[in-house]
Amino acid sequence: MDWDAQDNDLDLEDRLTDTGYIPGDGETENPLRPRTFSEYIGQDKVKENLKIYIEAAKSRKESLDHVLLYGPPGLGKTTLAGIVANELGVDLRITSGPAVEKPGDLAALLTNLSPGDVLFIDEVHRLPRTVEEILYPAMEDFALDIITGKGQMAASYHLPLPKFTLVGATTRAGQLSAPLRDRFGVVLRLELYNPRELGLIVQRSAKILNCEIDADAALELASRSRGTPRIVNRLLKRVRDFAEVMSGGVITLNTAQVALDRMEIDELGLDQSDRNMLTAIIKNYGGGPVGLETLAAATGEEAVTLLDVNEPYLMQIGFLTRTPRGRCVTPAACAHLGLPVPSRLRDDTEGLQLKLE
Ligand SMILES: Nc1ncnc2c1ncn2[C@@H]1O[C@H](COP(=O)(O)OP(=O)(O)OP(=O)(O)O)[C@@H](O)[C@H]1O
Repeated sequence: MDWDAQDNDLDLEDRLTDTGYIPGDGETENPLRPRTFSEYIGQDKVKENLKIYIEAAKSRKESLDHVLLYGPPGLGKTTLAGIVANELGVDLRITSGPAVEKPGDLAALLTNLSPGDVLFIDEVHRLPRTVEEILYPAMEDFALDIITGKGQMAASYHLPLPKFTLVGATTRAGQLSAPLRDRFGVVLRLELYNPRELGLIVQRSAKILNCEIDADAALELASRSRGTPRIVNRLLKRVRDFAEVMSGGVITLNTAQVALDRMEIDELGLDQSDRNMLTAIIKNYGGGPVGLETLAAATGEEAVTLLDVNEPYLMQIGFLTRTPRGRCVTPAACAHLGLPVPSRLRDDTEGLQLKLE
């Protein structure tokens, strides 16, 4: 099965609306969400480029070119779309690929936009093909070509649209069809955040939540958050609960460590599902390679979760590699889990060393 073509049933629909406001982290209004570039920490290259494109579009009094944001979930794509709209001084409308089921749904969204508005489509790679086809002329010529009726009764309408900016977000840039990808003038990749940036994010969030956090505790949370702002914010809220009970509301290093250990998040930010995945590859498949579906069955996780959530971080920290034949762990992953390096992996590493010599 082609997993890239597989429906991604993460909790996206729950978080999305097509009425214009950004919900986040399960809240109707998320106070932690930055509203301006200056509040948005990290992703410096992306920010600098976007600022220039926005400035140029504003000075030409034109709408901003369509923007595609891609990268793992929770890195701030929705947030960035909100900031773009805010900096342009226009409204933001939000929807998601799976929510736009029929061409008529898209037509309703597009005809309700005001000039210059930003339409954000999350999981844009999941738009149905029939919807994608009417999106092309909408993006290129700001018009909708709609055909009604069949045979002799068929009639086609050309409906002009206000100039708008489409901001598309995806965790799978490779799964976007080429004609759709080519219609985005700006393509930006979001990277996992480093602990310093996540430390700043968690300190900002703590301030908004009126909660005191020591600098070393902030860094502890940051380094256990898999490079992801959404995770650092979630951990902050949970650790705050422990702090209220354990240390008079102040998040100290000790409270943070105790809370994170209780949540079974280790010092590198791996949770039980990461450890299960790595352990299954080591113990059941000699360190790999093993296919994604097999691994999903062995661990009881959804394959899309392994693909979108677990893998990017495990690859980034050098615990997992992807080969055409499947996933392999690295000796560093075995060392972290305190497991012996499988002989197949040892042979491969020794072979590589001999070749290098
Ligand atoms: N650069 C940042 N600075 C501060 N906070 C951030 C930043 N990026 C994201 N956040 C916080 O992380 C949370 C998740 O961000 P957001 O919902 O924008 O992620 P996302 O990439 O759009 O996720 P998905 O692709 O799954 O929709 C937000 O609530 C926001 O508070």
